Amino acid sequence: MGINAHFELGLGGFSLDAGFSAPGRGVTALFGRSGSGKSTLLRCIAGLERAPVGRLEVNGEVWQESGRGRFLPTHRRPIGYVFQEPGLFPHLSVQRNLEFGWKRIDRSRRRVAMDQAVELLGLGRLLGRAPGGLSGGERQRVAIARALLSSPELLLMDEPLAALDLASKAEILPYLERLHGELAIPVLYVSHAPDEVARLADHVVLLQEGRVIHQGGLNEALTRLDLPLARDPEAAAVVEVRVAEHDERYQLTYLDFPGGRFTISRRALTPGQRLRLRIHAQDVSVTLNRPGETSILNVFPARLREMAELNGSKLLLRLEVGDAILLARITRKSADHLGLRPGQPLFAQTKALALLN
Ligand SMILES: Nc1ncnc2c1ncn2[C@@H]1O[C@H](COP(=O)(O)OP(=O)(O)OP(=O)(O)O)[C@@H](O)[C@H]1O
Repeated sequence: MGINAHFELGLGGFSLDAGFSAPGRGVTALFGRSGSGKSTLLRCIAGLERAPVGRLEVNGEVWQESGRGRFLPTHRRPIGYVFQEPGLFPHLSVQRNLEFGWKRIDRSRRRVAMDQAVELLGLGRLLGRAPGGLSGGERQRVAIARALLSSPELLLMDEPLAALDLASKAEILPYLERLHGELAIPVLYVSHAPDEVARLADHVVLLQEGRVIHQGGLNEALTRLDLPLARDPEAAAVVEVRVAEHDERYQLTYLDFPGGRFTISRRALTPGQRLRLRIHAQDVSVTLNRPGETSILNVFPARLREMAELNGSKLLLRLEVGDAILLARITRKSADHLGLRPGQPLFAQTKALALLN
């Protein structure tokens, strides 16, 4: 099961030759710079672009196979498509917009109920409104609910947050996370924003100039030193943690992961809850011995897996902390001073971390 895709297509001066496999559930990010071919690949998957050479299999069904002349037209592919612009019908209420695709789906094929979509995207109070009066974030939530109500076997999202301001993005991200947790529909999510990928993706397909340069789990894609994400100025690793307990005296919360326990300021989190932490490479430093007198609470035994030069003055370290991987950006001078070598045991200290959900 899952998604297996391969397309070869020329568009003017651009050529796409991209193949990938993605799991049949969760969010797979198609990530790359502007012009790397993400939207073109998504359009091929939707059947909006007919690649001369192409094969697409979704959960065991072949939607396209150029060698056999098989090409399921877009309207026969069970997909939901969410674009940057919501594209709602302006003369219809939110409720009518939602019903549009839903009514055309045979009752026996409906996988998402109207109430469920309304609840998941928090649309209860908006149903009677016209799209024109909604905020950008609200309109996009309606568009996502509408896509879900077409009962897709695959949800395609092409930079759904790109046209929104920061506040609307922040408002909509929790809804996207809920979809992820509560629906079994696989999502292909096009983005060039590393923070969205860190927050939402389970699996990442990296595109560069129309080619897939890497595919795999989220943290590997974020932390492999030979891949562009780790070399980005905003590079960060993601660590999955579980809320352990609160310390009422010092107003702290403890988060466990297989490499130890993070301490953060007290947050309204429930013990047992699972979440992601994002830790920027620039916020991690290393010491050879466990630091004695320090105000930094988050210090972990680590092992240096790999190091790579970033530029004349900076190095990037890939650190193994239990089962987790962290990145650290340090000066070449510090690395020489510490005599760092791959395989070496160290201590990693993190100055700052961000909760992602
Ligand atoms: N119909 C077309 N004719 C000619 N060139 C095209 C056509 N559509 C896309 N291209 C080119 O193909 C390349 C890939 O475009 P695509 O939109 O897939 O990239 P992208 O990674 O999604 O970029 P962005 O993040 O900016 O949307 C670009 O160089 C684009 O100019």
